[in-house]
Amino acid sequence: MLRLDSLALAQGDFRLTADLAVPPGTWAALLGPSGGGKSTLLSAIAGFLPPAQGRVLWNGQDLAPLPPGQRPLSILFQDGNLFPHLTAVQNVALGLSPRPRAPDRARAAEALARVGLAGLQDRRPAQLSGGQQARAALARVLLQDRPLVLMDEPFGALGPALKSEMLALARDTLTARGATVLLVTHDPADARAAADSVIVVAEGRAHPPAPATSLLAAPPPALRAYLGP
Ligand SMILES: Nc1ncnc2c1ncn2[C@@H]1O[C@H](COP(=O)(O)OP(=O)(O)OP(=O)(O)O)[C@@H](O)[C@H]1O
Repeated sequence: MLRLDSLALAQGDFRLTADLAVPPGTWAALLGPSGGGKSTLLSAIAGFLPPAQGRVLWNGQDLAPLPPGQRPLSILFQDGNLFPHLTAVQNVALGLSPRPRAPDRARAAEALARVGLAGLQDRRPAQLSGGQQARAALARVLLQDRPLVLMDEPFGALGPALKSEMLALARDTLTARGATVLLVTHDPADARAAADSVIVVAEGRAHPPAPATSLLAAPPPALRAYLGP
């Protein structure tokens, strides 16, 4: 289970506190105004931003001593997930090893097939559509098989139909393996479609997760101001 224990983050003049836990195997959407601190929170969990106070715990273990690469998590961003000079299969195989060998590449090819990219493994990102690139990045996350997945607007660059298709694919595949997922999104529809709970990040605080359906049906003031009428 992910637990943020009396966490306080500082980035320049910006301050954010969080004291919450995310139930294992569930999806929590991070919703809140631009500049509210959603990405900052993910950075701290991923290990790129050391906390000013408090702890990030995974299954009771303080992650502070672990550098980002050794944390039990995968990260998926909106873009920049793939190295442009490497083929799809090489990019995905990097999820297994910084120097992938033939067996790693074989597993990467299988992961690409699982996300519907069989036959495109030798293309570079520039030769793939945006949706295909998103699939390749998701294949790498699946292959890494880490128990915690952090997603920062992962499919934001895609059109609405493709976005919901990718979200459903991610939801099905990651939920099947019991991963806990934090999903930063600006779209309440994403939270409704994919998340069990919502963490409102606003006014300097990441609030404890609340059930997505009831929270979005009756948003608290901090979220209502952001969502609009
Ligand atoms: N490297 C940095 N140095 C100083 N301040 C920063 C830095 N990175 C972000 N900030 C500030 O921290 C605050 C939170 O930013 P953050 O990117 O976490 O918000 P966000 O909720 O993810 O926003 P968005 O929805 O627009 O992506 C902002 O006020 C931002 O200007």
